[in-house]
Amino acid sequence: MSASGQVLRLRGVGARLGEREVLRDVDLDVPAGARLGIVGVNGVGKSTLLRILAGVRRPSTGHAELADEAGDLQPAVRIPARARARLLAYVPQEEVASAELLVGEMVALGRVPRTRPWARGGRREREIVRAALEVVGLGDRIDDPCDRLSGGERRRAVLARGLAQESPTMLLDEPTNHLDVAWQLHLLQTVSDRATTVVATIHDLDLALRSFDRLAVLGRPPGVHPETGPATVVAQGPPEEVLDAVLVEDHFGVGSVQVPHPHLPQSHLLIHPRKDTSA
Ligand SMILES: Nc1ncnc2c1ncn2[C@@H]1O[C@H](COP(=O)(O)OP(=O)(O)OP(=O)(O)O)[C@@H](O)[C@H]1O
Repeated sequence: MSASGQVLRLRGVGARLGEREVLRDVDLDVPAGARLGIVGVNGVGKSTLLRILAGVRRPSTGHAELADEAGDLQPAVRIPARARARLLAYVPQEEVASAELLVGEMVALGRVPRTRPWARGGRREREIVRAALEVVGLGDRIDDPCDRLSGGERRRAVLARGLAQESPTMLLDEPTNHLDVAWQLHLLQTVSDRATTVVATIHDLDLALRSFDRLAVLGRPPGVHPETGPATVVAQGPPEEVLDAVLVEDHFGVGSVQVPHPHLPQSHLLIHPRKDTSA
């Protein structure tokens, strides 16, 4: 953690992919201990933003900083990959399961930043891998080939690799994809319990409302092309304030209403088609 309490900081970040300007002028602060959800429509640039935060993509403009082991904010790409992986675990969206790897071997890759080559394969390392797999309900699949897992099981195994990394910050790209409802809740809770700081992209706005203490909405501001223009953070703050009906309609194209849960101290977001105002 830095002296300022920030673990990640973006200032004026832009991203270009090929000919396309995907992000422009993104400012984002992630304080230690935050649970930050990033929401936005398909193709708006959420994965690109997460890669920049993780230091695996260099921004085209601006600065992306990560607090190093001494707590000083540094350009994320300048921190060596192994040191960066001890600071944060990045769990990407989709991964092709390798037929060559066993599930336990794939999860053990999460241990590389923390172990010397001669320590790998040791009993303690195998216990850490097995424990991570047990947390995601796959303890008995440790010796199965990766390509024998279903989509949801593969998602859970990749999350287990992130957990096995034991990094204080976790960056997760759509962690709930392919998961049934019980696993969605269980895994978001598990990650929240184990990592000090969490940043995750998520499509389900209702789940986002309930699962994070802060949300950032990536959207296209007025004045840029509404489908292909560069996106920026158009709102950030407490989920119930951020996901107001006007913002949801403007940036997601649907109507919505927040309603209190009848038995729990939380709100839900009900989504409906937006009213046709053309008549
Ligand atoms: N190599 C590339 N060249 C040009 N455009 C690209 C390239 N890679 C991705 N894009 C485009 O960049 C935009 C942002 O992609 P990104 O994956 O960050 O969006 P996303 O918000 O995570 O999308 P989704 O919700 O669908 O996962 C998309 O419109 C995508 O088509």
